[in-house]
Amino acid sequence: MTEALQPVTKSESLKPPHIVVFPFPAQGHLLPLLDLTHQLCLRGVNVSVIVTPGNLTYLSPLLSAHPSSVTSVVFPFPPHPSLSPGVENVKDVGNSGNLPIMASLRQLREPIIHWFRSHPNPPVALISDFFLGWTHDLCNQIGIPRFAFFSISFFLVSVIQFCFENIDQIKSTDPIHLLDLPRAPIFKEKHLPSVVRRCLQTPSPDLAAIKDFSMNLLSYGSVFNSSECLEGEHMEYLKQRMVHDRLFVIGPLCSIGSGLNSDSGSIDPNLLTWLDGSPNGSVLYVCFGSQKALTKDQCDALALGLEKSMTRFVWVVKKDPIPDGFEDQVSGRGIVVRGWVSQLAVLRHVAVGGFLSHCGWNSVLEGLTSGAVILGWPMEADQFVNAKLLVEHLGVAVRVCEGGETVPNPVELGRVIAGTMGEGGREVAAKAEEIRRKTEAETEANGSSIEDLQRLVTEFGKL
Ligand SMILES: O=c1ccn([C@@H]2O[C@H](COP(=O)(O)OP(=O)(O)O[C@H]3O[C@H](CO)[C@@H](O)[C@H](O)[C@H]3O)[C@@H](O)[C@H]2O)c(=O)[nH]1
Repeated sequence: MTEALQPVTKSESLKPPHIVVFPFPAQGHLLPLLDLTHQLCLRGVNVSVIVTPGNLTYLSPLLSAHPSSVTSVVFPFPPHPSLSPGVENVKDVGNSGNLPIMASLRQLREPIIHWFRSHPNPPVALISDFFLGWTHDLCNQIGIPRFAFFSISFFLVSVIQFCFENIDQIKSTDPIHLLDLPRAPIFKEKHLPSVVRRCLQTPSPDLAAIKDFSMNLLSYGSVFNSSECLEGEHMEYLKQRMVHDRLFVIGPLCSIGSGLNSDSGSIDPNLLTWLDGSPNGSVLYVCFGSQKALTKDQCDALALGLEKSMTRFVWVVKKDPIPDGFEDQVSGRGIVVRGWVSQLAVLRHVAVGGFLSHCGWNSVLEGLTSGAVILGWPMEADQFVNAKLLVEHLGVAVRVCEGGETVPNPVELGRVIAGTMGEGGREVAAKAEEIRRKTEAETEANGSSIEDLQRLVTEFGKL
């Protein structure tokens, strides 16, 4: 017996698509994916966000902005022998937390399947971080498409992909020539992305890591928080290597209107008053992302360098040991903030003209879209690759130091800071301003990023 087809009612056909978002719990990954989620909700998508209890707090702005279209799906954090109880975010332990947290989250596979199968209106698609490559298989199992979210550059993905495809060849050389890539870049082994270095340093390649990464490019679609004007060549290079044409270049996400984090009202009132009283473009903002704390020697050198530069500055520190008496010595000219600031809001303040940064990809995008000149000190992970893009390809930054353990020469550091924040930085500041204008155009109403965002929403509507 055949069932009579029920006509689709108007309200059913207009039902907003429901998707599930699975961020990786590191601020550099989580925050941009929540930004993307916010933009999707603004365009009528309903979203369930997978999270563990210790990370629920980071969803608050999103939940407040979209009380009826965002739902948190909270799973207990699966324990791992090398993580202390309570650690659920890389921010709590630093870069070494990536691998154990990745391993822990893999154990959520069965609970997610169970949640999906018992949901009255299951999601039509998953967007998950590129550190969660295993969700490609999960999606195959439950029969929905997976979109990989890249909180990193096209250039970085090209470098990793090339290295993994040529792992035996690059194992025996240093420096490494990536001849296949646009501009044929050369990297010292110690400046390759951490994920590649880990594979090179083990006696046999870490096949699990390689497989996990390659799952990303096999997924149904890819979303990049990047931009054609920053790295069009690498975007084209990767497009040729993707098995599909569902590439959505939606960036810089931090510049897309009505964002979650750009409001200067989120700056601490004391800091805001101080910034308001500083001349335009005079302040150097110093922050090395959400994970890295400097050693005592590094702090001493940086403090002395800042002192010698005679530049106004805001230095955001975590557990970094700031030298005794430093804050009094620089009182009025510099401020040390302990903990967390709303970085984007600070960078957007008219008083900020420079950004001493580790070149994490989000910091890069936030700095560039604010028109700040970046003074790069790449330390680990993708940061050397990003610094090469900024300094050598785009000419919008200067390198002030290199390496996670390196102690800079304070005199030289002070000289470069003073020069770059002054007359000597004019050329690079003009290029930074040109890039700021280009990224702004991409994120305006008819810009390519907004078109791709709308294309993604349309794609969900078709599933
Ligand atoms: O006081 C702070 C410190 C950080 N942030 C924000 O935290 C994010 C930090 O991200 P990022 O600049 O990318 O640095 P990490 O936290 O170090 O991010 C990791 O993840 C990134 C994305 O994969 C990589 O590019 C980095 O190298 C890697 O260290 C940015 O959005 C910042 O605005 C704040 O808002 N306030």
